[in-house]
Amino acid sequence: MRVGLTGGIASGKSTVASMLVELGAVLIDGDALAREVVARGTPGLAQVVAAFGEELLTPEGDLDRPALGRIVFADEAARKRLEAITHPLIFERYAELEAAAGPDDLVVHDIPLLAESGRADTFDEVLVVDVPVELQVERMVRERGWTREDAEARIAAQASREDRLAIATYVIDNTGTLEQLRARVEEIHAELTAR
Ligand SMILES: CC(C)(COP(=O)(O)OP(=O)(O)OC[C@H]1O[C@@H](n2cnc3c(N)ncnc32)[C@H](O)[C@@H]1O)[C@@H](O)C(=O)NCCC(=O)NCCS
Ligand SMILES: Nc1ncnc2c1ncn2[C@@H]1O[C@H](COP(=O)(O)OP(=O)(O)OP(=O)(O)O)[C@@H](O)[C@H]1O
Repeated sequence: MRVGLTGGIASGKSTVASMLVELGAVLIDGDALAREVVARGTPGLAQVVAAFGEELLTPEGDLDRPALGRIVFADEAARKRLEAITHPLIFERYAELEAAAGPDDLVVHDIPLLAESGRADTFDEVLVVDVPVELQVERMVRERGWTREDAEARIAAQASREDRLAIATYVIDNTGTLEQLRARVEEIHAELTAR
């Protein structure tokens, strides 16, 4: 079974993904693939540098992610240019990793931008981790040390809460405790694996 897992930034997606992995699911992590396709020395990184300039490379030859983030989350056209480079590479890697999974595996695709991608229909189930925007901002500021302004800019670049809920076949409310979250994840996992 192929399951898409999504949610806004800092909604708790990675937390849910690790709980599903503990329960035996195979995880394909979109944020990790997004890093892999622009790792040092890759053709993806060469394309990003060609589009955005050499100054986005650190002296070691890595992508300066905070610098690129400052550009693309302040300018939608720049973000679209970056996505046009990275998204095809990311979706290619998703397909390769999925092909390597076993036929009986519960394969969970953690895709931050699933609602934006228009690909929700390609999954058997879509799990949406849902929290109010204010809680996203609070977690980014308190636990990750972001400024409120940066947190809001990143959230503004994403689908709305309503757009994400519209693609959900399971909604995972993450406004409670981690224990409550785990109980909900166990419940969904039991339903998915009982089929
Ligand atoms: C601009 C970059 C270099 C900034 O890197 P940074 O280390 O600050 O963030 P990171 O990649 O860890 O992403 C953290 C979160 O930001 C959000 N985010 C990332 N890219 C985007 C985007 N294009 N649009 C909206 N939100 C995004 C997601 O919620 C993601 O989980 C990076 O986000 C990037 O390359 N983005 C384009 C690729 C992409 O769309 N990734 C999303 C997963 S498919
Ligand atoms: N129910 C909860 N109670 C308290 N803290 C939580 C809860 N769920 C998640 N968190 C914390 O909130 C932060 C964001 O969670 P997590 O990293 O899982 O989100 P994410 O959606 O994967 O984020 P990103 O979009 O950046 O990848 C983490 O520090 C996590 O420990």
